[in-house]
Amino acid sequence: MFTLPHLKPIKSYKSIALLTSGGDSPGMNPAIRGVVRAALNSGIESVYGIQRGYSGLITADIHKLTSRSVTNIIQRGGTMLKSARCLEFKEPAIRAQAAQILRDKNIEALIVIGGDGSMAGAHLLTEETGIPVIGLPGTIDNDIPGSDDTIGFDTAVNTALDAIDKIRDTALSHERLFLVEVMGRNSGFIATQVGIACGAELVIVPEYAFDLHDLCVTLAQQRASGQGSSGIIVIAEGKDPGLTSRIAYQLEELGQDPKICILGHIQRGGSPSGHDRMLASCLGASAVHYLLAGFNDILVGVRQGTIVDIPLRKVISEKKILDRNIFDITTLLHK
Ligand SMILES: Nc1ncnc2c1ncn2[C@@H]1O[C@H](COP(=O)(O)OP(=O)(O)O)[C@@H](O)[C@H]1O
Ligand SMILES: O=P(O)(O)OC[C@H]1O[C@](O)(COP(=O)(O)O)[C@@H](O)[C@@H]1O
Ligand SMILES: [Mg+2]
Repeated sequence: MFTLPHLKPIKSYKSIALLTSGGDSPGMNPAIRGVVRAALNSGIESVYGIQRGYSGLITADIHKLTSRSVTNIIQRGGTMLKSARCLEFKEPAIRAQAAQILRDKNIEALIVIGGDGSMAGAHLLTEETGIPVIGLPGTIDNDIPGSDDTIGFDTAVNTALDAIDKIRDTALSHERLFLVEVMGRNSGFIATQVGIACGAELVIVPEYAFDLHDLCVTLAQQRASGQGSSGIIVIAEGKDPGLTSRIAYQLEELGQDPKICILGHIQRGGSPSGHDRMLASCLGASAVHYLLAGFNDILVGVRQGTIVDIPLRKVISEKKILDRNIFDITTLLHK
């Protein structure tokens, strides 16, 4: 359960729009539902859905949503508004064009559901054009500074765990070592949480450096001495696409026979967990409440169970730190 802030409505908006941007995440749909229903039930006359993130904004692919438009989506993965990565939005002239499209349609404010990149776009849009924006953290990566949680993280972790529990069965039967790659190009939050919760022997994340050779030698020695009849190594994909294969290759050189399993985009799909539906619904409704209370240029996130606002400037200028003590729990518990 979350604690919601008490916000007094001091502004009135006739018309707002929302979009989902960046990598989709399970829970974006309930967040859309939360925004649309809260807005229409709080006196905002029109809510527009923008298709394909910032791409649909700059091509004016914008359509009116009603309360019925968001029926039966709370349990669905993906995003009914579709998502995209739109590189043109990094250009100031394109953002000015986007703002003009919103003005032409009399849309007075924008709610952006996405990850850290999407928040950078949202911040620049309001800073340069004055269009009020509110951001919601929608990413499986959980890498938004200032918010303990993001919409989709819990579901992605549980999807990976479900797969790894199955891998563990066959790993035990054959006394094999598995290298399981999870998502997270720049961050190891998924890998760490998944690694701890599946009882992994080792977790590898982009945040903490390691020596590939030493690591493989230790692993091979442990297995040669009969430690562990099965093994699960959880590896965050990181920036280097070949990392998991390189670890496998080194282990093979040391006489091991590791199997690779890349979970990939499976983690981005599926029905959002109860936790993510609750988080998304509360954040969606709160985004509207913050907007009506006169806030702008903020991300609505969650800290210690309380819905909070974080300035977008802060969100985009900081990096969320993966706590070393949490990361070390894996090593501490596997023996
Ligand atoms: N620095 C930036 N300036 C303006 N727009 C940006 C910036 N970074 C990202 N965006 C916009 O946000 C989109 C999503 O960002 P991305 O990093 O791919 O995903 P996420 O928001 O999930 O982290 C980009 O495709 C682009 O349209
Ligand atoms: O599907 P794509 O575009 O290859 O992106 C993969 C990346 O997207 C994510 O799933 C989510 O990242 P974002 O939320 O920043 O978009 C990362 O974990 C992964 O590295
Ligand atoms: Mg991101």
